[in-house]
Amino acid sequence: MKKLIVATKNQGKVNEFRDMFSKYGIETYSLNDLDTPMPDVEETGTTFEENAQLKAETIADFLQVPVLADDSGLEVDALNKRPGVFSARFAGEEKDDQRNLEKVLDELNGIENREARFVCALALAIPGKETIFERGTCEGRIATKSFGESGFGYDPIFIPKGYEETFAQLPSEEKNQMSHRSRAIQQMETSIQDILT
Ligand SMILES: O=c1[nH]c(=O)c2ncn([C@@H]3O[C@H](COP(=O)(O)OP(=O)(O)OP(=O)(O)O)[C@@H](O)[C@H]3O)c2[nH]1
Ligand SMILES: [Mg+2]
Repeated sequence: MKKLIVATKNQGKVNEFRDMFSKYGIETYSLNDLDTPMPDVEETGTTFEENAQLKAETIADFLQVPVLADDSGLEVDALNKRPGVFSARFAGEEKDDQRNLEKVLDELNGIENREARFVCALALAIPGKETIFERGTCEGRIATKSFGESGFGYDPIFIPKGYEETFAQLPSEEKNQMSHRSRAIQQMETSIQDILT
């Protein structure tokens, strides 16, 4: 089986990458699976693409193999697209999913416009070549409270367009058919297959 390293420590993302790439005959390895300590990457970018590039290129330079990275987050229209690139650390540096989603619910308290979207930027860094970028989005709205147990991050408060349940209430296969991440991966598939053959 072909192998691909994804430069992430987020196990929620890893589970989704693993499911989606297995359909393409690709085995996924994350930073959590590697024995050698990897360089720490500070997410200093102002866009999802910049942060994905930093993560992918740092690890690809270090390992000298192709590396994929994902920088993603939630944009809430009534909050001027916040939390955006700060989604993981919205309520503090400790990256607490529960506190992050409570902060979004608090800030939206009493606000009618609950439109939001998930964004996923993927960067594929290939040593000696230009990095390749793809982006996927998923439109939806923020629920009035938390519903459901599956998924990760803001899934319990995000209702995708055309649905009445949150991502955390839907089976993971259903989320993976329409999510920002799956859309970005579909766009990236040919580039990944090219470098892995
Ligand atoms: O409900 C969610 N469903 C998703 O599908 C999803 N995708 C991203 N997010 C949120 O956005 C942050 C990304 O930040 P992020 O890209 O910096 O990742 P991270 O710091 O968690 O891991 P790493 O990949 O950087 O190692 C994450 O922590 C999550 O809070 C999601 N929430
Ligand atoms: Mg991060």
